[in-house]
Amino acid sequence: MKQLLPVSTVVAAHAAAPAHAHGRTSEHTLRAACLHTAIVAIRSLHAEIMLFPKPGLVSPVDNGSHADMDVALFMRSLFSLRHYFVRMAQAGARDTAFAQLKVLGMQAEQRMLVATQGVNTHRGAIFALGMLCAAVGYCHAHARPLSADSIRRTLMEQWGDALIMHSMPSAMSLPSNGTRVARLYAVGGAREEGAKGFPAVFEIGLPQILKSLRRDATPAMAQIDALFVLMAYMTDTNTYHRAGADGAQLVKLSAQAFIAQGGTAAPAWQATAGACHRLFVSKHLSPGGAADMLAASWFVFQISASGARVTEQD
Ligand SMILES: CC(C)(COP(=O)(O)OP(=O)(O)OC[C@H]1O[C@@H](n2cnc3c(N)ncnc32)[C@H](O[C@H]2O[C@H](COP(=O)(O)OP(=O)(O)OP(=O)(O)O)[C@@H](O)[C@H]2O)[C@@H]1O)[C@@H](O)C(=O)NCCC(=O)NCCS
Ligand SMILES: Nc1ncnc2[nH]cnc12
Repeated sequence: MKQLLPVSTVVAAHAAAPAHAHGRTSEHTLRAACLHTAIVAIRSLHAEIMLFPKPGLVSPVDNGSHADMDVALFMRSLFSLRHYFVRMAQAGARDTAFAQLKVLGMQAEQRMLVATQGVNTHRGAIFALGMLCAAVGYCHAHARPLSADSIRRTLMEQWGDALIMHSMPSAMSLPSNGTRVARLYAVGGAREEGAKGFPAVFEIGLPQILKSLRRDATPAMAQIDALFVLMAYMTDTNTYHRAGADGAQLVKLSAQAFIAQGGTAAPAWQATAGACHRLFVSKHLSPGGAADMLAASWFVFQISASGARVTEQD
């Protein structure tokens, strides 16, 4: 029989009988919570890809600045990741060391690359959402609150030191577009984001989602606002990789102008966002890192929202 349990019930159950000392029922409950966490991660990535207008990015309307990606490719990539996020939540619940989480992440990258025939659709998301799933899994197992603060604190307490080490790739690390532009332009990127506990998510994307929803924006409008604020204030190595420091600056200034006009609260916001999309496509610009951080922000919002529910197989 299927049962729907509010997350608060799951947490209360663990408070009464901690999962690390669990019997059969709490083991089932924890498994259901990890599955729920993974479903929210997949749904967040799905919501991001379906969103439009997103300047320079792939959406159901067009492929933005990408010749080698479309929505169908992102769907195949997403399908290849369905087990990964469950494994990361479960590994987090078991206090797994970063070295083992990294192995899971690298296996997921390989599966993604097989599914996309070598195109990098979700590399940033595998890292960021994977680590966040691990932190949420830990919170479930240890009856910690599922608030944004608690998720971030857990991430840093459990894996903060290792994430700092990971932000300093060794001579043995494979070169990447991100490390190349980080060196070339002396900027941070996905690795620095991780080392700092994803400030783009917790200090930029999530606060904007909450702010937009408070003024009665729809979920899609709140996500558009968050994407633009992320484009305006984070360092996205993909924009540097695509168009250098000038291109990255153009992304920031365009996004700041959209926000200054009121974001999606402005009557003509769709026309402004559409013009920004055409400009980015003409310059080959794609804020893919901001897109990943948007999905991660939406994930944290969904997990921390009080109405979240899990499905448990009785
Ligand atoms: C920590 C890693 C993510 C690796 O990071 P690194 O910077 O070394 O490597 P990249 O390969 O460049 O991947 C970074 C991805 O993260 C996204 N991103 C960029 N800036 C930020 C940021 N400030 N914060 C968070 N995330 C950010 C970005 O994702 C988007 O870019 C994708 C496309 O990029 P690219 O492949 O460069 O391709 P194109 O633009 O199409 O250009 P060409 O192909 O034509 O050249 C797009 O889809 C977005 O998703 C970057 O992808 C992590 O992977 C890692 O640790 N790697 C080492 C191995 C490992 O340990 N793995 C397991 C970790 S759990
Ligand atoms: N919608 C999108 N388009 C291009 N790159 C992305 N990376 C993550 N989401 C993306």
